[in-house]
Formats: sequence, structure tokens, C-alpha cells
Amino acid sequence: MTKLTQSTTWKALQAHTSQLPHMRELFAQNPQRFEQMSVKACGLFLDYSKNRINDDTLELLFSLAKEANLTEKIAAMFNGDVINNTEHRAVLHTALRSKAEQEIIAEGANIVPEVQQTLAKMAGFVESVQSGQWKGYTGKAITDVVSIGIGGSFLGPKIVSQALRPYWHAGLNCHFVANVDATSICEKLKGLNAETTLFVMSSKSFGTQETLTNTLSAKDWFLAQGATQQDIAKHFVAVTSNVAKATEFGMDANNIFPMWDWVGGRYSLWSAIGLPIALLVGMDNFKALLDGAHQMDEHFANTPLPQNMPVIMAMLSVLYGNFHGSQSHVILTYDHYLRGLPAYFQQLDMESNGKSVTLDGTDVDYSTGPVIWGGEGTNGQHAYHQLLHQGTALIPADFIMPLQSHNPLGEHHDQLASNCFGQTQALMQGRTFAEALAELSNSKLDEPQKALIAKHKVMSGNKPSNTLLMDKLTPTTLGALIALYEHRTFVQGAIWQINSFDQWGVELGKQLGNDVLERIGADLDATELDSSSNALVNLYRQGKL
Ligand SMILES: O=P(O)(O)OC[C@H]1O[C@H](O)[C@H](O)[C@@H](O)[C@@H]1O
Repeated sequence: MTKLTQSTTWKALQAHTSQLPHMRELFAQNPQRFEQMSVKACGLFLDYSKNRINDDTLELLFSLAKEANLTEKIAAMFNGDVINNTEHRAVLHTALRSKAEQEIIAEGANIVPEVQQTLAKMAGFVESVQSGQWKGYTGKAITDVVSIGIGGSFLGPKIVSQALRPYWHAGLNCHFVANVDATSICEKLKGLNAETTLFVMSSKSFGTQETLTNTLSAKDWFLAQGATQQDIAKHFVAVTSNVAKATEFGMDANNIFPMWDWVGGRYSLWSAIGLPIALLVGMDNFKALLDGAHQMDEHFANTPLPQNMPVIMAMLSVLYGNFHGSQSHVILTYDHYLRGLPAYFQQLDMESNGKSVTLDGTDVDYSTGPVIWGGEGTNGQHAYHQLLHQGTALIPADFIMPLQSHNPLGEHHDQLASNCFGQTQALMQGRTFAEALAELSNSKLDEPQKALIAKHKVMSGNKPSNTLLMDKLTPTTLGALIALYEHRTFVQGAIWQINSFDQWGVELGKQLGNDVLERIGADLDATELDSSSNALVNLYRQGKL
């Protein structure tokens, strides 16, 4: 048994949560519940009153956080301590959005100047591409950017660009290629003109199979369109922490934008990995995104735990995962521009907290990261919300919505908002058997049929949700929102005593995949694997069933 589950607070939470009344009752008992259980920070408003909590729950949760030395752990991250203990690295994505005058030390040196230099290099490049000064090999301005990267070098740029669509520079379009499936790059290249296309290759390690293969195919396509080797420098740039490897690959040294070991892939959109975003929305908007995140960093680092938005959200997630047996968490964005955010938060959280041993290598005896999934409202209401309302799994939900739309049109936004709020209300209050029966009072059904239908209409309610609002989706509010979830992920990892910043679990599959690739390449029958893997490889080699 680890110390965590043996602690008095852990045991008190176990006893306490089983005794808490239904949320309907909690709301009835306390008319101040909304005022007491909502918080505003950095342009975001969080209503967390529709959760299975009362004052005692919160007190116990914050005690758990204190016992985990959360405040000290937050300070250690911001200070550049080597908290990623398995890769011996500091975790300083917060430095990427720091102010120029700050001093942040990693491995004995102030890293803020190099962050600022890279931002300046990005600014010069963005200006030159947007203004048309940067010319392709036939003297034409760039019209299309193809961003090649995967994982953290893909999801951040793609989802933030999608979210900031109203801020795009006229005349530039961006296409994202991640999958090694050739269909992805082939479909993206269809209709593009090599003379006006710029490729941004993003890979922190410069060693990721998918990204290298896609970049080589992009280069072949480019040359096949009539361009020459000398033209490559006008059409290919790279973002990487492995500048030597990028140069060796043939990237022009002037076209390489650096990043650093102390930035984790899934936390890297704030670095030059965000170049596609900056190309689309301009450097001022990119800096506004950084500023929003910086505001959330300040809030997170300096606000007492009970008013600290990321801490509150994290502790609620701990509550459901560890004390209510919940294994999944759903993100519901009531904004079409934010439709990709669940996938982004999925990588952020699941790659960070999908761990089974503590920092010192002890097996955990409690749940860690839940399955994160979701989609855009109202679409999900006509699909998977059924399970949220009446399924057997408890799935806490985050509803995210801007108060103002970028596309005000008739009654659309009022309808969107009413659906959002209506869903959280339905999840919380549910519908009792008596209420369901009363709704059927005018129906022509006989009494046993009414009772049967009423039984099927019963919704237990007491289903938790957070509602996160912002005035409008802007680069600044988006930056704050993403940083909020980054810190929420960090806090959960701190409570569970795990390393949220490595990802060893992705390695074995890559390794075995490479072995299989060698066999396929050598055109050899696989015989030495398990019978299933041997047969699959051999079926593939035969190419037909
Ligand atoms: O940026 P790269 O080095 O190409 O890495 C791309 C991605 O691949 C890895 O497998 C990791 O799981 C991700 O965290 C990372 O973002």
C-alpha cells in the first residue's frame, strides 16, 4: 500500500463521499451555492457548483493537495527544477510565455533571452511570408502552408489554428499532415501549387518516423513539380531541438527554428512549434495567445489553493476518479471553433497521466489519468449524451462556451447557450419516477404502460459538470484556457505522485513496429514472433486474403 491511500484525509474522503446527499438537495440546502462555488480568473469563469461537493468535501480535497506538497511542487516546476526525473529534464513550457524581463534558469543559464530571440526570428519570418516578401522559387508569394508533424508537434498547431480561424491572415491557408498513411499527404497535396507552398516540418527530436517519411515525400513531390534542389531553401523550414540532425537532413541552417529539451512535446505549441499558428494569425495574435497563458501561469503560481482555478478542477477530477470510481472525463465545447479541443486535451492529459508507478517506482494502488474524450455541442446531445444521462458509468463533464459568438446570426447563439445550460441542469437534477409519471398524465396509455415508460424515463441525475465561460474566444482567452488544462493535468499528477512529463509507454510499440518493418523490407517470412503477429505480417506480405 502506498502512503497516499493510507492517509487520514484519503480515508476521510472515502467515508465522506458515500454520505453526501443528491445534488438537488445540496442546491436546495444552500441558496448561495453558485456564488460560493464559482471563480473567475484570466478572462475565464468557472461554475463548479454542479459537482458532488459541499464545504467539507472541498476542505478535504484541499487538505489532500496540501499533504501532497502541491504549493512546493508548483514552485519547483516554475523554478526549473528537474521534475521530469526519468528524462532528467526541467519542465519549463511556462518560460515560453514569460515576460522578456524575467529571469528563468535552466541548467545554470537564463533561458529567457533565447526564447525572445526565437520569437523575434519567428516574427521576421511571419512578416516576410504574410507580406509576400518571402518568394517561392518562381518569384510568387506563399499562399499555402503544409505543416508536417505528429503528436505534440501536430495537435497544438492544428487545434489552435482551427480555434483562431476568425484571426487568419487573408491569402494564407494551412494544411496539417501527421499520419504516415500516404493518403493523408496525398490528399493534402492535391490541388496545391509547389511554387506557392511552404512546408513547415515540426519535430522536437527530428527522429520521428512519420514526420521524416512525410517530409521526404513532400520533398519528392516538390522536386517532381519542376523545382530543383536549390529551391528547397525557399520552401522548407524546420522546427526542432535537434538542429544538428535537421542540418544533416538538408535543412538550410537559416530556416531552422530552435526549441529545447525543457519543453515537452505536448506542451510545445507555445514554442516555435506554434509557427504555423503564427503564420496564420500573425505575431501579435500569437503573442496574445502567449499572454493569456502567462496570465493563467501567474494565477496558478500565486493564488491560494481554494481559489485556484486549475487546482479546483484537478481536485474535482481526483474526487471522481479516486472516490467515485469514475474512469472517464468528457470535454464538451459549445463552440464550433473549439471542436478540436477535446482531442488536444486528450493527448495532454492521457499522455501525461497515463502512468502506473510513482516517481520513485512504486506501483500505484489507485486510479490515475482517466480516459479523456468529447466533442462539440450541440452535436453530441443527439448521440453520446444518452450515456451521460442514463448510462451506468459516471462521467464528469466540462462544458466550455464563449458568451459571444464570432458569427452572431439570428437566434443561433441563444439556442446554443440554452442547450449548454439545459444539459448541465438535466445532468444535475435528473428526473424522478414521480416526475416522469406526471409527464405522462395526459397520455392515452393504461396505468401499467405508463409505469413502464416512466421507469425508462427516469434519470438519476447527480451527474457532475463544470461550466467554463469566457466573453469571447480570442487568442488571449484561448491561451488562458489551454494553460488552465495544462496546470490541471500537472496538479493531478502531483497528487498521484507520478511523472506527468515522460511517455515511455509509447516506445515499445515503436520499437516492435520497426522490427516488423525490417522484416517486411527484407521480404522475409516472419516466424519468430507470436503466432498472431507472424500470421499478420505474412498476410500483409502476400497482399491478399
Ligand atoms: O516532435 P517529435 O519529436 O517528432 O515527437 C512527436 C511526438 O511523438 C512521440 O511519440 C510522443 O509520444 C509525443 O509526445 C511527441 O509529441
